[in-house]
Amino acid sequence: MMIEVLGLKKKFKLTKDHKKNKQEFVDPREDADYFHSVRDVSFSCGKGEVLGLLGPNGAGKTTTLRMLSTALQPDAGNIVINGVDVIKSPLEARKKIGFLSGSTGLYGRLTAKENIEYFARLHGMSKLSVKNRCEELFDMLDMHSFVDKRAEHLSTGMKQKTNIARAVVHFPEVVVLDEPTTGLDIMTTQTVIKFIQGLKEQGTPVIFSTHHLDEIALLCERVTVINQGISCFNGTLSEFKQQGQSDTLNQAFLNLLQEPSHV
Ligand SMILES: Nc1ncnc2c1ncn2[C@@H]1O[C@H](COP(=O)(O)OP(=O)(O)OP(=O)(O)O)[C@@H](O)[C@H]1O
Repeated sequence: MMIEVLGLKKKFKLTKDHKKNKQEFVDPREDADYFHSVRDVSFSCGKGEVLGLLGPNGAGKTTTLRMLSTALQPDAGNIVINGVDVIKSPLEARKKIGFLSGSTGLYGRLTAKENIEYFARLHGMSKLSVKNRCEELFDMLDMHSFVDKRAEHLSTGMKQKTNIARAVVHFPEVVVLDEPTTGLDIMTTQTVIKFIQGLKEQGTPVIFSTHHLDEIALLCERVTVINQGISCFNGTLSEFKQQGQSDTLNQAFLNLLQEPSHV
């Protein structure tokens, strides 16, 4: 099991409004007509590996992950999951990916359980396998106390657990999580971290973005740093510390962003 990403690029056309309001400070990614959100991003993640995606706000992490999930079409580059070309065969690829994004909404009128079941059925799972899978996920994510509550009445943490369960209900071969712990309390964060650990133990490659380096230290064998749309670092945690010239992950990260050749 393996996901490989090579030379991804994505630009967005600037709106007339945006051009009119142009400030003096212009991002180096902006030209007359386009904002080059992702300029050159490459990484890979194999069986039993967790890859952490780091980068300042606006670096292009979400745009990158949305391309992996087939929600956005890249302008250039390749994404291959276990031999399947995601760009050429998005429908086939979609079955192989479990994707969590900040913007995935739940149906407020449905319960947590109904939301998850609905997506499982869309993936073509049988009633029995949905039932078994839900029980397993409710155990792993500690969800039993609220599965029968309507989504609109759930707390942020409960909604996030429901979204995670929904993202992985169909046993995806690769799991992609965009900031899975942002906004969560310490207990819920712990549950999510344990859940990612569980996926890793099963051999499922996991790619997740975060701003928390302690999560990277706990979970990741590999780290990718994206800065201004370019993956400027790819490597193991010890290479991260070495190249960032610090044993403290935060400092190593800041140092890596300063490296002139990478900006
Ligand atoms: N649809 C769009 N149209 C125009 N610009 C966009 C669009 N989507 C993203 N961008 C721009 O691309 C850049 C990268 O955004 P992205 O959301 O990928 O960053 P990020 O690394 O996930 O940041 P954060 O850590 O803040 O979540 C931002 O400057 C954003 O404004």
